[in-house]
Amino acid sequence: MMEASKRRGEDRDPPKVEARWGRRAWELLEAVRRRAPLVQCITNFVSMDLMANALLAAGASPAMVHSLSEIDDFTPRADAILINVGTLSDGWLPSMRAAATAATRAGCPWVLDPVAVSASDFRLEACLGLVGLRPAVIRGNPSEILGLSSACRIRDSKGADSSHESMDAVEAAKSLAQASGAIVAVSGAVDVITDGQQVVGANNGVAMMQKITATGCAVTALIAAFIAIDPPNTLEATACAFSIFGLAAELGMDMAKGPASLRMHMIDSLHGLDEHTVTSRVNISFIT
Ligand SMILES: Nc1ncnc2c1ncn2[C@@H]1O[C@H](COP(=O)(O)OP(=O)(O)O)[C@@H](O)[C@H]1O
Ligand SMILES: Cc1ncsc1CCOP(=O)(O)O
Ligand SMILES: [Mg+2]
Repeated sequence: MMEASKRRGEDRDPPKVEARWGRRAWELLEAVRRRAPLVQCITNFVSMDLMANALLAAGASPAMVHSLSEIDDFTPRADAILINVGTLSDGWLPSMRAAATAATRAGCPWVLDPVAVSASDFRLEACLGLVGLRPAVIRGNPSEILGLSSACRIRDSKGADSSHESMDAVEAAKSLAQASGAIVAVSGAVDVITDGQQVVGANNGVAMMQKITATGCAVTALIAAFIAIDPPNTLEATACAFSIFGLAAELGMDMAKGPASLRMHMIDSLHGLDEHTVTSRVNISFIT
């Protein structure tokens, strides 16, 4: 017969769960540093610098390759692809579609960042088309995930920034995950990651990250690097990437005077993360 404590759910041991996530995050970060996964980034002009530097600081190898003429040669050689529609144009959309198709064909995981998806019909249609090309992960802020999930425009959207909290988007994220087959990740004070059934929360980070442009873009690229290491465990790798990035920001915040210096200290801290800090401070837990 089941013990009384187990029936009440008292068999759960929260500290052990935390420790498991910290160790997993460290294993993945170490593997990124050792294997330096090549991450092809088709991203917006605003984010290129921070994204490439964040990937380098984590130990990955960034390549901002977006010409349609290079996709056939380059994309199959990458370990993961990042597609971000932040400065979408008619000229770049065919490259995004071709890279997503080539990645899926080569069994290479790719991640979609649907920046400001509800800003225009062009963007929404483009993102819906990309979702159909089987991303492994879709990462957006709450407004973006709400917009993409319902596939109808949110009129109060403020462009690339969110006007919602991540916890408001949990059900939308679950339904988008079920519809697309992707892991869906919503950034915020709690980063919410779901496969449509399980929901995990990553709790590291500081609010000032929202005052640095392209932190969302950068964490999406870091997710690409992490899932390249362990594609079968994409949900876990996504949560760990969020917490590693958030932890770097927490450490950076101890030295920062404002957003500009946080940006610098965050990159330094990401580069210098050690085993003790990661295993003791990564804060991830199951929400459901
Ligand atoms: N209130 C917050 N507290 C802590 N970290 C946050 C907060 N809001 C956002 N973040 C972090 O900032 C980064 C960017 O998230 P967000 O601002 O939601 O994305 P975007 O830049 O795409 O709008 C993520 O790593 C997220 O975890
Ligand atoms: C401001 C801006 N405009 C087009 S892309 C972009 C950067 C968005 O970065 P993030 O989504 O990480 O805030
Ligand atoms: Mg964004």
